[in-house]
Amino acid sequence: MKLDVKILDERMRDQLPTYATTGSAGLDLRACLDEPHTLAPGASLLVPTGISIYVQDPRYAAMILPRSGLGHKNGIVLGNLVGLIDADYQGPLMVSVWNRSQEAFVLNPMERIAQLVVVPVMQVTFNVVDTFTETERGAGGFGSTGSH
Ligand SMILES: O=c1ccn([C@H]2C[C@H](O)[C@@H](COP(=O)(O)OP(=O)(O)OP(=O)(O)O)O2)c(=O)[nH]1
Ligand SMILES: [Mg+2]
Repeated sequence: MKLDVKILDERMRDQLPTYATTGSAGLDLRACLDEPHTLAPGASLLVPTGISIYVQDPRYAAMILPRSGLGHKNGIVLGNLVGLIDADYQGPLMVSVWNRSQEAFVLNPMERIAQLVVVPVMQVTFNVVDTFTETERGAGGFGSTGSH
């Protein structure tokens, strides 16, 4: 599927996000910073990715997810945990970078900081009912099936 993209930072023109391997689900997003930024423990920063995307079709959305290496090894995740990009959003694509670790982290310009995944979405309307058709689970949740 072709996704409309606008280049907001010229450095992105020759390095648009790509799938690292044929089976990759995510497109790595870069930190379009002008200089290195030190993120103190617990601090977060809204980082521009240098592009905007327009998904357009409401049957899809894009999600911004952490990169597992940065998240696990360095505690660099997202301030909003997951970023959801609406199909009708046309503004700059931003990443809330959160240092959840206890050490400072230096974010370098053009470093790959998160990943974008395009996903199918189903928009629903509500059908108001008094009872649901019975299921085996019913209202059980939050560990109701045990842990073994
Ligand atoms: O990590 C993110 C999350 C969101 N957005 C943009 C795209 C998204 O479509 C828009 C709104 O996001 P969301 O609906 O999650 O935020 P909100 O706080 O509900 O804002 P709004 O009232 O504008 O919907 O912000 C980003 O650029 N990066
Ligand atoms: Mg919203």
